[in-house]
Amino acid sequence: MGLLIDGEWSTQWYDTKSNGGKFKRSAAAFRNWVTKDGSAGPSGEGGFEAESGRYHLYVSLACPWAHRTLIFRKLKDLTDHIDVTVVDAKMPDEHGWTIPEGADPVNNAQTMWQVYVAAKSDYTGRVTVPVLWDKKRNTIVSNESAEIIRMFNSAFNEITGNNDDYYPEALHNEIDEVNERVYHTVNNGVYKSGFATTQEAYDEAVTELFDSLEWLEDKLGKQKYLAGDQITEADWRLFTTLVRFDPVYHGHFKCNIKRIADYPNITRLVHELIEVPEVKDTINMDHIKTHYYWSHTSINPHRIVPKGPEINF
Ligand SMILES: N[C@@H](CCC(=O)N[C@@H](CS)C(=O)NCC(=O)O)C(=O)O
Repeated sequence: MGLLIDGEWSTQWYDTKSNGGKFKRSAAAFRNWVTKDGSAGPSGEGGFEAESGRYHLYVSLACPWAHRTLIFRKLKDLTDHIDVTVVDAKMPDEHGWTIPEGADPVNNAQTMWQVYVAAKSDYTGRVTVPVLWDKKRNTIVSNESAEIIRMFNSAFNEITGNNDDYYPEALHNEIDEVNERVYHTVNNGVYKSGFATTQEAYDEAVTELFDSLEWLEDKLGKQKYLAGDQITEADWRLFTTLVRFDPVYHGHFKCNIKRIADYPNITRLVHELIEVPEVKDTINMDHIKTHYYWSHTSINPHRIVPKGPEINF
């Protein structure tokens, strides 16, 4: 684990000491938006117009945040318009996310930190995936998955002819409300549990996480999807955490009060979403298990990747 300081890679673990043992996720640094006509989005600057072939996505198949963007790329028929670089499953402390030989035709980078430095030579901060890169302006548009999926949801509609809407106006309130709780206590909740370095911080995170899973189980007993009777962004944002839960978070991050398999309604949702065309192809269990168990040596010092559990997606 490490980060960039003034454009130089520095190996260090998350600082939880100054925080009572709690893991605190830092905010993403690049917050521009691709829009239909290049006008500025809700944050950042304008000048990023939707165009076929102009943007490039860097992802890890292990990462739940990057996984969202890969799903939206498929759902919204963007595969012919936005190409992808997939980083190695293993993320060594010495240089963080690693790019396999020949996998980056855009920046020809060997590590993700080189991509960040190519965008901003004195960048200070974490080097995370996903990253949406603009080949025209040679910079990072965004490294915030929640915003990248919103861009994919609508900015390229005229290019693809795909008008499916996973953030429909009429459901904004429901979606925002679910996202807010799911983000803090589930998507990020598993990390807060796993990276906690005091008993209290872990207890608090894991309790909140399972309270939210009970809440979701109850909700999904009354309605088909998280915002009602249609699949929305809220379902996809939860989904990428759910598919990693039993194989990784349950053991590696000590989120083990129950398994997802013990919640029938949540399990029903996972199975339904997996059957959406092309979604199954975005799940790579080998990358998922190898990444977490191998890369987090402060949690799993011998880097042993467990064989199980058997999962029948
Ligand atoms: N806010 C970001 C978070 C992305 C993120 O934290 N990605 C993880 C991988 S799952 C990462 O790259 N971590 C490396 C690090 O923190 O150094 C988003 O949702 O896009």
